[in-house]
Amino acid sequence: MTSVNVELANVSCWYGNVVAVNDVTMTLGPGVTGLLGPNGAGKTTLLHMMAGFLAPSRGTVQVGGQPTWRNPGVYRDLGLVSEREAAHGFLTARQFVEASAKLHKLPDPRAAAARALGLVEMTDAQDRRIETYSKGMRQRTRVAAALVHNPAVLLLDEPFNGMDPRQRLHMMDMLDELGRQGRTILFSSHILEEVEQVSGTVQVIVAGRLAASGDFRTIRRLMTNRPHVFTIHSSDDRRLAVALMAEESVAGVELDATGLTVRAGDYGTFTRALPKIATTSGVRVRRVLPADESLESVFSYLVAA
Ligand SMILES: Nc1ncnc2c1ncn2[C@@H]1O[C@H](COP(=O)(O)OP(=O)(O)OP(=O)(O)O)[C@@H](O)[C@H]1O
Repeated sequence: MTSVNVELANVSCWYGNVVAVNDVTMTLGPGVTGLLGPNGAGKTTLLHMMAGFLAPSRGTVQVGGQPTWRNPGVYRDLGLVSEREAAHGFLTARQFVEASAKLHKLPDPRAAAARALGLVEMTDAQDRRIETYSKGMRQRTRVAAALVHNPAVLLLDEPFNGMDPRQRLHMMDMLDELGRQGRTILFSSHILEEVEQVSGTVQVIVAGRLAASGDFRTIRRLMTNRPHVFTIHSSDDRRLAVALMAEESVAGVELDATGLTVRAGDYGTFTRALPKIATTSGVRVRRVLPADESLESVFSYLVAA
């Protein structure tokens, strides 16, 4: 498959007073890229601009060197799986995907649908009605509809939403395989672990801005090498507090009725040091809870960095 890049140059998009995307520049190439960001970060807006549904307010969005806005020629290279489920339950997967093939005016809709359904491993179930499918099968059917014209670029908005772990794994393998075939695959997610398991490259978007990008390990490092707050329960909180004060990676210790709160300057160093300190001071640690682990707080740290 000929590879096709998606290129965004200084792209902004606003709705009235709301700035949804703010000066984003990125290039996506073949393979799987994860677009990670909290709800409302601007992921859907970005995907819709890439797919040509929405004009950028500023900047350019190009697929294969061509602008996507008002340029139907480019849509041959593009497939979009939107966030919300929309397929008539009374149709079979085959009918649904064939309808998509006809919309694309493909010369042989039947053959194209069969090929796309094969790609997502839905051949066996293709003649059953969609309403009888599991969430994962429905999602794969929608992916088949988006792939029916064999595009080099596939965009998926929160494709793992509502799936159970097994369905998720199946979908992840599938995206991986599609990426290996030379397609440029971009999927959005607000869950760090989803992105970790699938993608080679991660683009982190927060409040409309590109906050970080790189391979997953780089992003993980950025997220863990930041100050962390832990709540610790132990057999002797006071004694542990005293011992922790001497530890270099500890920035602050607070003792109250609910237990011990520790501010650590560095996640890795602290979590490695804690068991040793506890053992040396003869204290048994019962529980260590991250006090500030919401994804939003991690993201806001990344933006501030
Ligand atoms: N049609 C619209 N009119 C006004 N504001 C909008 C519109 N669509 C999106 N927004 C706002 O733009 C910002 C980005 O929204 P967007 O849907 O792109 O984010 P997202 O990262 O996809 O979030 P989610 O995962 O919740 O869909 C949000 O503040 C949202 O409220």
